[in-house]
Amino acid sequence: TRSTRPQRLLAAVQKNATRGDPRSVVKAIDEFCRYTEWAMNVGDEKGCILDSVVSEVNPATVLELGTYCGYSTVRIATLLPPDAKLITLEFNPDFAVIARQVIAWAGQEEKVHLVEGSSGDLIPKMKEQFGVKSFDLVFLDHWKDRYLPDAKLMEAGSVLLADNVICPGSPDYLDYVRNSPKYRSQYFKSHLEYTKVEDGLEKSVFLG
Ligand SMILES: Oc1cc(-c2ccc(F)cc2)cc2cccnc12
Ligand SMILES: [Mg+2]
Repeated sequence: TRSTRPQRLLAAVQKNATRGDPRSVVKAIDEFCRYTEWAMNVGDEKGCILDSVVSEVNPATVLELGTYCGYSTVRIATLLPPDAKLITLEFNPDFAVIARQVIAWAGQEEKVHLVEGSSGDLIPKMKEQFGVKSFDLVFLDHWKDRYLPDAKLMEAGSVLLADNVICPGSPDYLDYVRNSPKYRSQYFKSHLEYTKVEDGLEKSVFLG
């Protein structure tokens, strides 16, 4: 039977990237998605904005909502010091299977803990299960109707960085973080991965 898009993306990584070299994994995925088959990774343009926010926050603990094939997981993990922790949640088991192999190919397994399940169920359990009361940085890149309810579950001191606030869009989330006194919000205008369509990242600092 026909392979899936994540399986074809993994094959491109294993063919074109050097095992243990995360930058070559990122490059292989970007080239595959730009020239062969589009996929919903944050991509190279928004990825550079993600890199700059990660470097600025310099987080000891990161939560990523929505792993997909592990592209942004690898980008973030590469920027973290050895003792930092990145927990990434993925609802779709077929995506998780691929992401684990992409993360392993990039040699980032030590810093990454991929947990399968829904963010709505797992976030409340974060405290007891991972002993993490709050995260220094949260990257929201999962289903857009989960952004607002999940942000409300995490109002305990994080920097939130949300992908796709324009396309596909998360209007209720944007309205909330831009108008709530609890956040200082900033929009980084960019484009939908591998396209000329407008999209952007919204960075929202929780003010406590
Ligand atoms: O970066 C993303 C992009 C899209 C997307 C899909 C089809 C389109 F025509 C446009 C955008 C969906 C996502 C779903 C979850 C996390 N990220 C996404
Ligand atoms: Mg996205």
